Amino acid sequence: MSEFDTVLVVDFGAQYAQLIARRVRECHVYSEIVPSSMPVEEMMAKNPKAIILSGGPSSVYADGAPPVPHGLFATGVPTFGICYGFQAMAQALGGEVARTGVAEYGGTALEVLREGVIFAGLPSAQKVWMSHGDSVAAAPEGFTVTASTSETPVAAFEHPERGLYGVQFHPEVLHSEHGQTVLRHFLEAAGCRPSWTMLNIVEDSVEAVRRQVGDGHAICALSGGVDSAVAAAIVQRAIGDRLTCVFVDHGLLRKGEAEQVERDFVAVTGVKLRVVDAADRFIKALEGVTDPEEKRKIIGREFIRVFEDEQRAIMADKPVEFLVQGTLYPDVVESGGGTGTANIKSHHNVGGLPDDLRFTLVEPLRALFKDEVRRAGEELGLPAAMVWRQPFPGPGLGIRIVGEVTRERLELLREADAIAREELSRAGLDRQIWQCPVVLLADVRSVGVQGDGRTYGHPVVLRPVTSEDAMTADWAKVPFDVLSRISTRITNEVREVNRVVLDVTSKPPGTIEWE
Ligand SMILES: Nc1ncnc2c1ncn2[C@@H]1O[C@H](COP(=O)(O)OP(=O)(O)OP(=O)(O)O)[C@@H](O)[C@H]1O
Ligand SMILES: O=c1[nH]c(=O)c2[nH+]cn([C@@H]3O[C@H](COP(=O)(O)O)[C@@H](O)[C@H]3O)c2[nH]1
Ligand SMILES: NC(=O)CC[C@H](N)C(=O)O
Ligand SMILES: [Mg+2]
Repeated sequence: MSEFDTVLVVDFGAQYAQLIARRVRECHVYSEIVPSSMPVEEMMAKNPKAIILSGGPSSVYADGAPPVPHGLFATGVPTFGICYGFQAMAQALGGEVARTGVAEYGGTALEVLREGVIFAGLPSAQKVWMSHGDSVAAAPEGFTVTASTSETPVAAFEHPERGLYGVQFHPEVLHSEHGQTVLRHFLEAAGCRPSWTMLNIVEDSVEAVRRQVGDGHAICALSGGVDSAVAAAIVQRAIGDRLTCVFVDHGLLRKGEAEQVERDFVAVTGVKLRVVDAADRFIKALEGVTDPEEKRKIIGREFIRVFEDEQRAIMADKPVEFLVQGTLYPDVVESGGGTGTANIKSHHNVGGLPDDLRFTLVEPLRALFKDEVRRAGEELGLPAAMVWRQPFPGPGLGIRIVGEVTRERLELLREADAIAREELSRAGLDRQIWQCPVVLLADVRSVGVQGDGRTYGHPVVLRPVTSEDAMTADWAKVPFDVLSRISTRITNEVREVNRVVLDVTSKPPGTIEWE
């Protein structure tokens, strides 16, 4: 059996369920998210050492509210409820949940009444982060109430003999002062060993890929980005030269990108790489399209069609069945792939996949965040330049032209983007900035004066952001002199662009890319 324990986070539609899983992994215990609709037998097949019930938007007593999976408490697996999960546990075990008319949102003072297991050694007054309108009015029989707030008499309870615990607040949020310790206390009480590291995930993924692919062959969709580089390295370890990487030049790439991937990636990894020039078919398919979701779906579909052609070219006699992608958790949630989570945008590799996909997907990084993938890349010995490369979206410049995508517009944007990247690198900002999309507002024109003459050109937007994991982001405070150099060069060197503007929006409310 595996040398590390697994904690399942049962997702009731929480926006930040992934944060819980991540905090558990920070305690060196492996964690992954499962939908609350998953049957308990399927959960047990993953052999969880502990279970965490997430928050969620519903009220437990409302029609259609997602219930605690049937039979969960009977398994005897230690379980921790958070917010909705806490309320759902209370209700399922005979306690009482009601709308008390008082809501708590944001920082709240918590009073610990009894340390018990969860608050052992922690101060009796602590700041926690709350977000609820319903409350547990009465704890189930046999449970001890361990904390309260001025508005919520039952803010935490536990039944250590049954291995059941819950809190109304959100320990996964950094604003909860002792949240990480609270989670760790639960994991310790559940007997989870703090033995998991990024190295385990690499080794475990290699093993899982070996099992999944058997003696089959796989194609890896390789972009030169860190996610697909790490995915390819894992699959290469698992199946060796039965892996062929395919890099698609869809005509939506940045300046010099295709050449760089071809040169650097093969040099470092020695994998078999095929480069496909598919610019014509992508640009043709995008003709006349302005809607961002439509663009994403078209690009997702064309990617798959190219891989299908490659599949036939690689092995005419026996089809390649597996497609490796560097999909990460944020790609999945934003595409609406969490339980009850909204579709923000269809990432080409998840929500943009065509319905008639004939490949079996191999996605070893699907549960992880970018910073975790970077650590895995370091464990695999990939060079720093590859591990720390800034992200670039698969749909490329296609979702950075607001309006129709044409060859001429792509050419303009490529030039502007190259200038921005060059100046940011020269200023030594590559590591501080998560990425800096440059967006061409192709359907907007503004008046300028250049060389004493009137111009009527297009603006480009600079969107430099800082982020930890792309789920949230802030606009980067790039020094004015750097911005000013970028602006001067773009307006001087790129014809048709007569204005450069700076995007000063965080995420939320804005997303990083404009489309
Ligand atoms: N030009 C491309 N050719 C082949 N596959 C691609 C291409 N662009 C993206 N992909 C596939 O889509 C996946 C998702 O793209 P994404 O940009 O999120 O990841 P990445 O490029 O590997 O890393 P990064 O986020 O650092 O850019 C990639 O991991 C890769 O499998
Ligand atoms: O491979 C990708 N396929 C996509 O369809 C896609 N859309 C956004 N991104 C990248 O994801 C991160 C979050 O972007 P947003 O804030 O715009 O959603 C940022 O790093 C974006 O560059 C994508 N990557
Ligand atoms: N954040 C949550 O889990 C909220 C739970 C429930 N919807 C409430 O308002 O009390
Ligand atoms: Mg990329």
